[in-house]
Formats: sequence, structure tokens, C-alpha cells
Amino acid sequence: MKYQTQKIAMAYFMVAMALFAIQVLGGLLAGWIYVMPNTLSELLPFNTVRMLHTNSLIVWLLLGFMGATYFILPEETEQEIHSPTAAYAQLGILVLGTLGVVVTYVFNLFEGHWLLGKEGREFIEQPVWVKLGIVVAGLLFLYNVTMTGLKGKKTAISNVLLLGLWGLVLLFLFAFYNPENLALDKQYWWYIVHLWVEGTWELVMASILAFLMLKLTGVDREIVEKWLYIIVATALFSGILGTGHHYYWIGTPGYWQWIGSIFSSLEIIPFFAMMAFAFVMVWKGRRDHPNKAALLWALGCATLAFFGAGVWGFLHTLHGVNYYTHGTQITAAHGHLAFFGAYVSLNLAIFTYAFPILFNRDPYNQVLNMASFWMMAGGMTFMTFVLTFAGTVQTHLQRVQGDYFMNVQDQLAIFYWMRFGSGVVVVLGALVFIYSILVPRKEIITPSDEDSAVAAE
Ligand code: HEM
Ligand code: HEM
Ligand SMILES: [Fe+2]
Repeated sequence: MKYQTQKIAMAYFMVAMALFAIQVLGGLLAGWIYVMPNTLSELLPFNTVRMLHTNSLIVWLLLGFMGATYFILPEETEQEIHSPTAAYAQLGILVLGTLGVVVTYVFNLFEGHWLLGKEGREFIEQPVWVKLGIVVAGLLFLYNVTMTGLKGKKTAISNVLLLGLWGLVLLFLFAFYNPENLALDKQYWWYIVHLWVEGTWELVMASILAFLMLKLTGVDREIVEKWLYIIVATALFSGILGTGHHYYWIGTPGYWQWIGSIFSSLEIIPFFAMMAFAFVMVWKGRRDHPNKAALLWALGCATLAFFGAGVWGFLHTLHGVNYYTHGTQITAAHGHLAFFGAYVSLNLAIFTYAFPILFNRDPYNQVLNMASFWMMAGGMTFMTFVLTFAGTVQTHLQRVQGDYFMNVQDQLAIFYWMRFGSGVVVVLGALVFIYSILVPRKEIITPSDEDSAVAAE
């Protein structure tokens, strides 16, 4: 560790990993309720479990991004973080808010209260007081990292990272605008849900990947920067108007069908560029970095993001196709592989890179960490295929034949069992990952080492 304040990242990563465990366990419970619908139906209904699953996902990904920023920024700017106190206060606020959401939802407190009660919009269900806390924490974060950035050296990586973070915090302000009109509500809701994952978060992803490639492959900074600019330009060019792929059926004018189809199809380009970038850097690189697991996660991230977001996104993004597949299991298939490939893997890559440095631990459980990659990547890929088949059958029976929703669901049971099975593998993989990071590897002294030691004497 070159800078003392990089240690802040550790606290963020720890909370993030704990929430990661809760998130995948919540998914597993939701998957179980799909096959055994009465499970916990009184105590913890499906809609609450689903909310806990998706919200814990978003919160831990954001904590991971913030931790990654505190880790990367000192090295890039050659500056300590402006205020460690503010950084820990910010984490405290976010943890408090998270606990507030869980307690409010699980015990269904303050129902209907404008400030304290829950809000019912997917992904932004937090009570208003928690939303306010998130904004305070977000502004504290922007202040802290921007001050650090202004004081220090400015690099393409730190600039793109800060641009993405500013964008994502400011877009969250749309969470406060909740118009009565359902079409308008949806229109602004996507400003967050879409412009995060297909805009600002892509900038964060590109800059963290660029940092990892710089460190792991040892290629020249100028080459990394050229790629970074291409990725940022294509991401924003396609992603902003690409929002149109959510405006087909919500009551917005018909021209969105064309704008959405054309620009969102172009969204494959930045994801393809990120994959090409990662592999080209590895081919060109001269450095043989010992942390092979971090490289595996980085390459896995770029590849699975291309398939999950790019290919599975394109699958249902043309309005003629989306007319049939909208809101089916095809959407869930895409949502899982895109989030896992792009943002879960990205976080696990930077955790894998940073933790041995933060713990000053060499060697660490690297082989186990790589095993966890294959378990999680394999499990999520299988889940994606299963849900894609389920979605295809569902689309045909429900949208083409016109069969009833629940009748169709009954016929999909086999797929939901398989989804549960793949979920078990993912959860086991997540636990193996956490173990590999937190538990030091035992030093093994092999006979050959002893022999050579004796020989040296
Ligand atoms: C890493 C980037 C991405 C992530 C994390 C992501 C995630 C998601 C999620 C979770 C949903 C479901 C939202 C909901 O209705 O609750 C969704 C919907 C959708 N995504 Fe993505 N996505 C990404 C990139 C893309 C790209 C690049 C495309 C197009 C090429 C795309 C096309 C779509 C479409 C068309 C829908 C609407 C599905 C429907 O009509 O039901 N996505 N995405
Ligand atoms: C890190 C891995 C995971 C990520 C990134 C993830 C992400 C998501 C997202 C984005 C949604 C909302 C989907 C949408 O609106 O289309 C969702 C819902 C869901 N997830 Fe996951 N999930 C993960 C792991 C799991 C696991 C291991 C299971 C276990 C079987 C699971 C089961 C479910 C279920 C049942 C739903 C609700 C689907 C519905 O409402 O029809 N997830 N997850
Ligand atoms: Fe989108």
C-alpha cells in the first residue's frame, strides 16, 4: 500500500462483501419461493424478499465503487484522500440507511407515511428519509474525492472515474420526483435505472478496468487512455438515447420505438470495446503480475458483460421483439447476466486485486479465489440459459397463444427448479470467494523446499 488513506477502501469492501452474501442468499430464497410459493408467505412475502435481493445488490455495488475510488484515487493522483473522517462518516450514513430500509420493510413500519414509510418503485423503494441520507452521503463523497482530484495529478483514469461518479450521484436526485402520472413516473424512473447501468456506471467500469489493466499487464498508460476515451464516447453516445428502449409501451410518443431500437443497438459497441481492450492489453502486456486471480476476474468481467449486457440486451431491444418479450423471464435472464458480468465481477476483480495489498498478505488463497470465479460464472451462465429458455416458452404461450399468466407459470416449473440449482452453486461460490479473501493461506513447506534449504546450507 503506497498511501495510508487507501485503507479506507477496506471498510467499504468489508461491508460490501457482507451485503453480497446477504444479496445472493436473498436471491436463493426468492428462487425457492418460486418453486414453493407458500414459503414464509406471512412472515416475509416474496415482494419483500425480492426488494431485499435487488436493493442489497445495488447498495453493495455502490459501496464497492466507492471503496474502489478510495483505493485507486491516491495512486492515480499521488495524493492522500482529502478527508478520511468524511469518508468514514459517509460509510456510517449509508450503513444506517441500509439498516433503516431493512427494518422498515421487514416489519412494515410507518405504512403510508411520506417521510418514514416505504416507497414502492422498484430499485428506489427506500423511504424518503433514507433517500435524503443517500444524497448527503453522496455529496460528502463527491466533495471528498473531487478535492483529492483537484489537489493531485489528473489522469484520464481519475477524470473518467470522477465524471461517472458525479453523474451517478446527480442522477439519483430523480428519485425524489415521483409524478402522479404513471407514464411520467416511468419516464423519470428510467433516468436512474437505465442511465446508471448503461451510462454513468459504464464510465466507472471502464476506469476501474483501465486501472486494473495498467497494474496487471504493465502496458503503457497512453495506450490505456486511448481505449478509455473510445469506450467513454461510445457509451455516452449510445446509452443516453438508448433509454428509448424502455419507452416503447409506457405512453410516450411512437418515435421512441425507432430512437430506442437504433441507439440501444449501438450500446453493444462500448461493451465490445471493453472486452477487446482487456484482451489486447493482456496480449500486449509485458508484466507477469503474480495476482492471476485478479486478472481472471477482470477478463471474466469484460467477457460476461459483453454477453450479458451486449448480446442478451440486444436479444430483446428491438421494439418488434420487445413487443413480445417485455417483462418476461427473458428480461430476468438479461438482468442477471448483465449485472453479474459487468458490475458484480468488476467489484470482485478490484477486491481480489486490492485485498492482498490492504492486508499486506502474500501469498493468499489465490487458487480458491479462482475456483470461486468458475463456480459463480458457471452458475450465473447456467441460470441465464435456463431463464432464457423459460422466457422463450413463456413468450410463446403467453404472448403469442394468449394463455393466462399463472397457467403459463405452472408449465415453467422445471426451469425454476434448475434456476434454484444454479443459484445454490452461485451462493457456494460467493462463500468460497469471501473465505479466500478473508482467511490467510497456511504456509505449506513442501519436502522439496526443505531439500533445497538443506542443499543451500
Ligand atoms: C451492464 C449493463 C446492463 C445492466 C446491468 C442491465 C440490467 C437490466 C435490468 C435489471 C433490466 C430489468 C429492469 C426492470 O424492468 O426492472 C433491464 C431491462 C432491459 N435491458 Fe438492460 N442492462 C444492461 C445493458 C443493456 C444493454 C446494453 C441493452 C441493449 C443492447 C439492454 C436492453 C434492455 C432492454 C430492452 C430491457 C427492457 C426489457 C423489458 O422490456 O422487459 N440492457 N436491463
Ligand atoms: C450476484 C448474482 C446475482 C445478481 C447480480 C442478481 C440480480 C438480480 C436482478 C437485477 C433482479 C431483478 C431482475 C429483473 O427485474 O428482471 C433479480 C431478481 C431475482 N433474482 Fe437475482 N441476482 C443474483 C443472484 C441470484 C441468485 C443466486 C438467485 C437464486 C436462485 C437469484 C434469484 C432471483 C429471483 C428469484 C429474482 C426475482 C425474479 C422475478 O421477480 O421474477 N438471483 N436478481
Ligand atoms: Fe436500458
